[in-house]
Amino acid sequence: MSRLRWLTAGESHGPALVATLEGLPAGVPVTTELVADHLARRRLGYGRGARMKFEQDEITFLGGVRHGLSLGSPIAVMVGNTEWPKWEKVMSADPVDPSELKETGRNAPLTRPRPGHADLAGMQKYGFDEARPILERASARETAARVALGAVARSFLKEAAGIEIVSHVIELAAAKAPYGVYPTPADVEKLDADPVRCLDADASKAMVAEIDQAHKDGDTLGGVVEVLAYGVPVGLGSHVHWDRRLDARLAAALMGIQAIKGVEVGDGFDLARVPGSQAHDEIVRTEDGIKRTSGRSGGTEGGLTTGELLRVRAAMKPIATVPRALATVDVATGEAAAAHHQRSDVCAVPAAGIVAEAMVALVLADAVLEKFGGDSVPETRRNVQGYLDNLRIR
Ligand SMILES: Cc1cc2nc3c(=O)[nH]c(=O)nc-3n(C[C@H](O)[C@H](O)[C@H](O)COP(=O)(O)O)c2cc1C
Ligand SMILES: C=C(O[C@@H]1CC(C(=O)O)=C[C@@H](OP(=O)(O)O)[C@H]1O)C(=O)O
Repeated sequence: MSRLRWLTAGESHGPALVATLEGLPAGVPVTTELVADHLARRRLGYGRGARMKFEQDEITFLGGVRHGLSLGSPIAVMVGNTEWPKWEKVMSADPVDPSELKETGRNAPLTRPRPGHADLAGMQKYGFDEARPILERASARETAARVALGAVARSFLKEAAGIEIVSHVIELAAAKAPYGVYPTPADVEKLDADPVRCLDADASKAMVAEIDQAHKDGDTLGGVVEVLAYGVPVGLGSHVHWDRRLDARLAAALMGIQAIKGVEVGDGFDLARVPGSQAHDEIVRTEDGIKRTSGRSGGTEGGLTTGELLRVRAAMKPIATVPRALATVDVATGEAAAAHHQRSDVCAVPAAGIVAEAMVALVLADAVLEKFGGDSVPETRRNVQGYLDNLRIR
């Protein structure tokens, strides 16, 4: 069913992340600069840790792109890590002499697993005595690879179907943005310039204050991001089977982001709390054709897009590496201990929004290709246009 296939590989402190995207038509504008811009957006956000400042992403296309356009062949992109020389021995693929490892000062066994991270369950499942082999891949460093592919997917969406994706932070701990204010593509610059990617100035200040307080308290925070997709045509996904439903595909993609613990489509959980007369989007005829009077459904009904604004939300739990370290067990001694902590983000909700944009882009690109096909951008565009021009009911 999937027309687009994609995979990532690489560890947090490895030499690079790599990502491949297979099934993309030819003719999609793709440049190193485009990917670099989105990766830079992912590094932003008040509350991110020191690593975001000193580490750089180095982008190299290894295949699938020529002279700024996709070729239709698999795209392979590498996101190099400038910190690699410091980790060359600790993360070496080949065996390293134990004395050399000791000299690095970075290879002490991590035997005090952090509650909330993959450390303990991962060690138990994969048979490791310490957390390094688990946390290296569980780390959200991997999301850089997804954002790289998301940048390519959104370029395709814009060129082939005129779809544009925006995200913003709507809640951060107890601070909330006003309900029902939806940023448009014209607001992206302003959003990216805000420390927490929130459009409302008062809410943004309250969010920054929450992060300052958590930082002071040696604590960490989570929050909620909302992703909006403009220009999505009616009829992506389907009502006919659970795994064709677009809402289900979006939910799985968002839930697949590290630390995301809840997903809502449209007003989500709030819809369960009101009667039907206040939950649905009534259908009216306007000069521009059939429209909805509200957008509570988030632009999907019956697993299909309705042609209205697509709107999904993802709730991120607080960062697991809590500076005021949480209780754990030292698995080397069996004794009670404080969980390991060296450094961490206090809050990464703004960055999670950029990752959520990438995931939505990949799901939509797949759904567009599934519905409209095409081996080149002009062909997909023609198919989209032909379908829209020939809708029997509008
Ligand atoms: C952008 C981003 C940055 C993150 N930064 C950190 C971090 O600095 N420290 C940490 O412990 N967890 C961080 N996390 C969260 C962990 O990756 C996450 O807690 C871990 O994968 C376990 O979450 P899970 O139970 O959802 O898998 C971050 C997540 C994201 C999306
Ligand atoms: C490196 C990134 O995020 C990392 C995600 C992460 C985690 O546990 O998820 C932990 C931190 O890394 P470290 O433990 O090495 O300080 C973050 O910096 C990134 O987003 O590029």
